[in-house]
Amino acid sequence: MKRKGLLIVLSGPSGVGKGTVRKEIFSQKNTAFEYSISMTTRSPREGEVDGVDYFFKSKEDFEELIKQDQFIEYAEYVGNYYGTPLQYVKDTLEEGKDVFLEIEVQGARQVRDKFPEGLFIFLAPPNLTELQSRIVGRGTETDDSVRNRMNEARKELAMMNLYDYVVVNDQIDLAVDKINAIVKAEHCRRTRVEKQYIAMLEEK
Ligand SMILES: Nc1nc2c(ncn2[C@@H]2O[C@H](COP(=O)(O)OP(=O)(O)O)[C@@H](O)[C@H]2O)c(=O)[nH]1
Ligand SMILES: Nc1ncnc2c1ncn2[C@@H]1O[C@H](COP(=O)(O)OP(=O)(O)O)[C@@H](O)[C@H]1O
Repeated sequence: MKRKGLLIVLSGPSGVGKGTVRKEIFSQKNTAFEYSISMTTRSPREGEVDGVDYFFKSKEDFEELIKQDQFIEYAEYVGNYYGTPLQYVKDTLEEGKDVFLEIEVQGARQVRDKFPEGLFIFLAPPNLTELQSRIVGRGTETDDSVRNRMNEARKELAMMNLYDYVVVNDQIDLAVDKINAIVKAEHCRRTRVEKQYIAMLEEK
């Protein structure tokens, strides 16, 4: 039987660096993961390409896809929908390839319910002061929105123990190395468990 791929979910509070770390992982030549491109109703930013950064959808189209059960998870985030297409992820895992999702925490929770065998990694800030300066430094938020995101972040940080691993995003390249090492170790662990099980069956 062909081995299914591993579903890798990277999540964490807004501004912690999820997008930055994900882009760094996918800029590496030897990355063996398939990135699942999300759908969103937010408008494309300058330089973003439909089908590369996101599949950009109207609110009506997105709601139709929700009705048709075409998402593994979706969430409303700062006034827009974001969702992970189910079929692409299922097919790619069936082909034995690892799929990488970079999503916010409400979505990660829904994925955990549907794919409990996934690998869930929480990206954490070195501390709250640094998180705030990253959100402010990005220059995309108003003062109110920074306050909102910091309040949300406190609640989200309290949920990190629901994840398999926590990686502190202190330096980008170190965070990337840790994520790659975790995936490698997890593959080895799963292979070992399977081998032990097969050996046990053969002994009987
Ligand atoms: N639940 C969920 N969140 C997503 C998905 N795709 C992206 N996100 C998250 O949505 C948030 C907003 O993304 P974006 O609008 O690109 O802005 P960013 O804050 O610059 O990353 C980020 O936390 C992403 O991780 C998805 O398919 N599902
Ligand atoms: N390890 C890091 N050290 C310093 N700044 C970082 C680090 N990782 C990300 N950043 C910066 O923090 C800001 C938020 O990162 P971003 O990837 O947009 O976060 P998220 O996708 O989690 O909302 C960006 O300005 C980014 O350049």
